[in-house]
Amino acid sequence: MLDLSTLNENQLAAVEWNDGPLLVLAGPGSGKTRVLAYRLARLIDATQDKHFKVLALTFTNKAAAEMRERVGDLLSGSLQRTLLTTFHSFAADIVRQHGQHSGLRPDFTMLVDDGDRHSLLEEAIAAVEDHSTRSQLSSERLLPLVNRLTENNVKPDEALSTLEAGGVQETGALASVYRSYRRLMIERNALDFPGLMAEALNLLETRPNVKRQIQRIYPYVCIDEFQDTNQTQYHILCHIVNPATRNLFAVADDDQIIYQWNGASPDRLRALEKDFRVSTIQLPDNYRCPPAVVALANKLISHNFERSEGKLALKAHRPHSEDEVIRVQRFDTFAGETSWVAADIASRPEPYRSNCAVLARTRKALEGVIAALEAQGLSGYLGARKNEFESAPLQWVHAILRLANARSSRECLRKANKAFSALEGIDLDTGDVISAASTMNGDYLRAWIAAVLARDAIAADTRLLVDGPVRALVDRLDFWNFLSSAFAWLDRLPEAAPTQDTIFDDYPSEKATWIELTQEICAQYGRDEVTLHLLLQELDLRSKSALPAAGAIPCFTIHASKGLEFAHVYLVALIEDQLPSWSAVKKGFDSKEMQEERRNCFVAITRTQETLTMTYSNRMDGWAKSPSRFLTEMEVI
Ligand SMILES: Nc1ncnc2c1ncn2[C@@H]1O[C@H](COP(=O)(O)OP(=O)(O)OP(=O)(O)O)[C@@H](O)[C@H]1O
Repeated sequence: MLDLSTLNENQLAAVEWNDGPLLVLAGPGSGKTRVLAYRLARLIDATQDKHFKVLALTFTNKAAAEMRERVGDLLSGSLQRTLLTTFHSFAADIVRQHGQHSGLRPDFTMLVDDGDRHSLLEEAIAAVEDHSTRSQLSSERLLPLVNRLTENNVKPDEALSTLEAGGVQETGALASVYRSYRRLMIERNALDFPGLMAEALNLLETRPNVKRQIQRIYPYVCIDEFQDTNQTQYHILCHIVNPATRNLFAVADDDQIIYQWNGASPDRLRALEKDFRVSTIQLPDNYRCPPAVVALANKLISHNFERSEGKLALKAHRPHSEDEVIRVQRFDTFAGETSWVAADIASRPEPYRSNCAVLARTRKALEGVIAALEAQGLSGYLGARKNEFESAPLQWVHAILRLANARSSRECLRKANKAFSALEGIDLDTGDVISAASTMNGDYLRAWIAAVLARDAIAADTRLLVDGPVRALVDRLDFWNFLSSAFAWLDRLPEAAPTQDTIFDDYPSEKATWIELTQEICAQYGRDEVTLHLLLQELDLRSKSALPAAGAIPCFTIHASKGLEFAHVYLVALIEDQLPSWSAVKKGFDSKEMQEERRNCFVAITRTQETLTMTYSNRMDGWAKSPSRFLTEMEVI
């Protein structure tokens, strides 16, 4: 029996919600994530005699993994009846299963590397006929536009009219580049992240059976952080929720929309109200922050005018403390500011140090903090996304698996050869391997094995690996055996070649990340269900950042800190042009951008559980700077 006694009255009402659309609208630290976990567990507990599954979508793998753990802890066996996954994984499943209707094969790859996206876009630009127009276009300039069109659900054949309506110049050429780019992705059997969403939506729109099947399997749909959905994702939601029952349970905070540049918008909450006629439950009680921080947060956010009507102010639930909760410090230079922050952290005993985090609007400011922490003998951990493995050992493992999955991918073969050359010192010519593959049914991996084994100089240990586990990968897709043998070989490799320089430096940490990610994927799907396609696609959707080293101080951009909480928060570089950003300052006090910057500041300060330290300086990078307007709005200066 599920214990609901720790929930407050509003939380309980949300958890006990049965049928029909509901919006749980609440501020930070009010238990939204908690409510969602309880609601999933309760729904499953109350329908033990039923077989349907509940679908819960999140925006990050971390949030999905945490939610799985919480729901599993609340009700054992509940995960068998829940699909708790990210929006991107869910879309990838749809495309993998039904993409053949749009010309995509199930082994499609993800364009995770920005370099690959730029090359494809350059190809699309090269197809523009008029030379003088073509010379004005660059992938650097056009990629943001392509993203925006895709995220806003603009179909390739609607691009011209959309661009014309937006008053954009060179509309004909831009629309043709957009159409070519979307077509090239399908031809190459490769999708970028916005393209993945767009293709999933396209299948839901054009194949009624696909959406009916999803609606039948998942009669209840829940979504975390609804405010982050872009237009394309919102349309996906509209299709997967059964229109007869409208069982959509959305958890959101309009004051935490900080992905406007990614297509999120306050309009989405208004659309939800209009399209689903949702009931709303608010959770005003804040359990995370000290009352002094709650007071600052309420003051700050009251300056935004584009908020949900009737949104309740945060109500502090934690007791007042006699200790100093809020500190605000001014410095002459940014270097002085970061040195002080680092020294302050270094002077603290445990457990303070293990429970603090430094936040900033930009990664560059955090790099300054990390250097200052190192000068104090501490280390800092930069929480930021990493799309690809970077060490030769992991690049080789990844490239061989990708080649096993897509046997005629020139790009995977090229990457495998490059990494193998770094590891073994043997250069294989990509063109020669491709020519040899023509007598092997075009199987580049089979030809690669033959090319390696034909070399006399190859070490005996490597020969055994290539002739055994790599060959078994080609013949039987035995990738688990390949992985364990490849890692055992890589572990021995530095001993066999002690003179090798830096190529193994990052191997231990990248191997640990690989193991962590594959375990996470197996936990999500069950090891027996993870095919090679699925493993590779899920890896593409996840960040390859190293796990933090023990004792490293977490340094997060505000975007990366969303959903997290820390006992002691240091928010640095609170100056105009940083927070708010330069472009928001340029757009003016009543712009959408300025409101988003205010929400960034709101998200940052509401990560605090015990103390909040805010710092700013008179000069940064040699330029005179003014204190952030948000300090004035919070009435702390
Ligand atoms: N009823 C409650 N009683 C005690 N503590 C609670 C209660 N509800 C939530 N909390 C605590 O408040 C904190 C914030 O909860 P949670 O992370 O679910 O909030 P959230 O609304 O999702 O926050 P954010 O929007 O900032 O991600 C957690 O430490 C949680 O354990």
